[in-house]
Amino acid sequence: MTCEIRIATRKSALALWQAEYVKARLEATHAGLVVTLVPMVSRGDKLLDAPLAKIGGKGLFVKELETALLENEADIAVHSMKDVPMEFPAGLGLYCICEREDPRDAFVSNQHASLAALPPGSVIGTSSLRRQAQLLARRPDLQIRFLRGNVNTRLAKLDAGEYDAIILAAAGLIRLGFADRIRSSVAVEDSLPAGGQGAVGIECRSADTSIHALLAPLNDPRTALRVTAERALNKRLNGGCQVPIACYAELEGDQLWLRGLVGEPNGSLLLRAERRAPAADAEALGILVAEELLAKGAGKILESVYSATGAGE
Ligand SMILES: NCc1[nH]cc(CCC(=O)O)c1CC(=O)O
Repeated sequence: MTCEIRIATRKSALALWQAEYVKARLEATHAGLVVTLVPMVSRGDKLLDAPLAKIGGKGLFVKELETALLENEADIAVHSMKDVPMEFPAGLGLYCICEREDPRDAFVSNQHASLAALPPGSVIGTSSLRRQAQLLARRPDLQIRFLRGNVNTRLAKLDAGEYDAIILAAAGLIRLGFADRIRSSVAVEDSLPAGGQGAVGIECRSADTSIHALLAPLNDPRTALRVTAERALNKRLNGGCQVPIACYAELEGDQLWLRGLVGEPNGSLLLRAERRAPAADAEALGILVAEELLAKGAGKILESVYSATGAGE
């Protein structure tokens, strides 16, 4: 019987919150289980000011944690699902997806109440091409300015007056106790979220069946179905969080409703597709919606983005 679980985690406030959350849930669920945190610095964290694509692209934050799992320095890694690459190294896999927090993007500003209330020419902070494309499609007058760093850093940059407003995932703000900084939640119709946004997932060694059993009670099957459809779409489009791809699945009874979007980063074109299917067909649904986007010309947009230097959420 496994009586200790070591969690590999980044040291950012959000990563630590997520690791502590999983630790607390595991210890509350399994009497006698001891869960410890193994904090580590990822290359992405060391190079927070450089554009992500220049320092190794997607998965940068995840790789160090995976190495710790493969070298048996830790047993599980807790991830924000929107940052998790579509493929796992041999011997590792995703064994649990926890209940989703608010999946929406949040509008944060010290002067303005909402996107609609922003004066023409306002400066918005985001480094996500997904957010940028959707913002500029609605408000071509806005100026988008590069903004990276962890949640606390981004809020500090806003407060220093570098931006009129910034867009962040609501989930990160809520988890870190900054819900009161959200001036308005952006409807998914106005900013379709990134695949997996707001969901926390747990990766571990595929052979560790006793750990899989301990994680099972933390899995939220409804969130897992939604995120499975979203990830299948991203995978078919070869997407990560550095590309202007959005997707969002909702459950309507036992039906999944998946909406997908690929946009020109300058907002001049947003391609959309959506479809419903039985929840059991989550993966096939993601592929279908992705292929509809490709049929509408998404490939051309994505190719030109991949060949340029990247940004990231
Ligand atoms: N890429 C950074 C990242 N990864 C997960 C979150 C927020 C929480 C979540 O989506 O689970 C954020 C910050 C943001 O986009 O504002």
